[in-house]
Amino acid sequence: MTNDTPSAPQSSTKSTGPKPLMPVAEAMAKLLQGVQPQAIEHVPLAQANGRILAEDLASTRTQPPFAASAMDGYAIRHSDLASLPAHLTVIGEAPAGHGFSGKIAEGQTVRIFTGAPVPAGADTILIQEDTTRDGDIVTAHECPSKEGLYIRPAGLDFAQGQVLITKGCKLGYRDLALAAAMNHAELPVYRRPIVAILATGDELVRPGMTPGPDQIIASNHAGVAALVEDCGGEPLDLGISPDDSTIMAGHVRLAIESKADILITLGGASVGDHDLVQDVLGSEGMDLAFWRIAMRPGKPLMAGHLGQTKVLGLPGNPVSSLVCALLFLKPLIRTMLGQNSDTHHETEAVLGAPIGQNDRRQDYVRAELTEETDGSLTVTPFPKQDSSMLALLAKSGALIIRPPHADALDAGKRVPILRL
Ligand SMILES: Nc1nc2c(c(=O)[nH]1)N[C@H]1C(S)=C(S)[C@@H](COP(=O)(O)OP(=O)(O)OC[C@H]3O[C@@H](n4cnc5c(N)ncnc54)[C@H](O)[C@@H]3O)O[C@H]1N2
Ligand code: MOO
Repeated sequence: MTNDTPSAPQSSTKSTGPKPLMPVAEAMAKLLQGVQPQAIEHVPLAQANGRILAEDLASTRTQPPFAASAMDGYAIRHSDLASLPAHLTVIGEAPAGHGFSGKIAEGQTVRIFTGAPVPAGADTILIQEDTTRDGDIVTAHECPSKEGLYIRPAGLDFAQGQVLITKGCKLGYRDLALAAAMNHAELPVYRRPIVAILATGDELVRPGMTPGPDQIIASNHAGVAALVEDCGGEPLDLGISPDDSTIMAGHVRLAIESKADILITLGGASVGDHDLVQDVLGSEGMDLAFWRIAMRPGKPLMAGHLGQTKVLGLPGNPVSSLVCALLFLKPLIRTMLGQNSDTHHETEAVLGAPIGQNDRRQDYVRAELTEETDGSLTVTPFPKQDSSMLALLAKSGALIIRPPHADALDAGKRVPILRL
């Protein structure tokens, strides 16, 4: 199980006694207090995919701007086809991009193609499959089922001035096509928060390297950076600092010089003699907002700010790092991007196995999630929960939220979950 023994013997000078841990909701409120949306920048459509729209987007034009043919065929007067076969005289042609300037009179037609403006006098499109042609005479063998068939009226899709994409939308391929159709070449988006990520620990080497006998691969960075990107932030890799205050301080200064909006530290957040992060940040001038919260995994989570840069100290244990990033970093980035900080992933499921009584820390229990054919959800906690077990997190479908001091529950009871 993850560690919750604040009374364990310590050689550190940090105060680690059994003082109350901050509730999760309070820590979240402190973290988001006073956070303002980022400045707005205008980017070309080609760079707007995945960005967050910063202003409502109204159309600069009506689409289609004119009544247009939806088919290749002939622009006709429906009443001319009252008896079949009907013979009409072709008086001109209207390809897309080149309207016919004249007017169709009784017994006349214009050869027309998909997307072309419907000529004056015509009220219906006769598809070419229902015709035969001989010189300037076209013979209609079928009559369109109703007047107006295959004509797209002006404004069928949208009208000038209509707001079609709203502020806060994460722009995807459909939005970008629509924005282009509205004739916006550039879009106002929130500047992406730069999120500097600094791993700490003598034991860490980068993925792909050969670790020494007492070393492991640094994994947290890859996961946190991906989450940052998913949320619309821009990860900045500050590498790995050894457990050395001077070197670590250098990395922290780099984050500030890089104008990072957020500095994420990984590890070194707890109470051990080599957990230097808080001391280093303190000597660099950080104002601490909170440290140690009533949460498992993630007890040593720390937050503060260094000038304009928000600091979030994630615990080193890989599952703790990622769960804290999901629960705290994601809402922080969303708030900076003018979005609702509530990520709306919380729902309910039926327990597939009993679950024990909880202690004082709000627990996020890794669990298997199955969806029944009727859409109901069953969630089964994995029997072993350790904050080092990344493989378990990767195969978890949900985290069961166990509030502090929650009673033991039998299988079949409903519990709140976060879908992953
Ligand atoms: N006496 C106490 N010991 C601990 C407590 C406590 O309250 N009293 N809290 C425990 C809890 S809970 C957690 S969580 C960990 C977190 O400690 P740190 O944030 O200081 O993390 P480290 O000690 O640096 O590392 C913990 C663990 O994670 C590995 N690690 C670190 N960084 C990475 C990374 N980037 N990628 C992969 N793995 C990483 C590191 O090697 C350690 O194995 O503290 C408990 N201790
Ligand atoms: O339990 Mo720690 O809180 O292992 O993350």
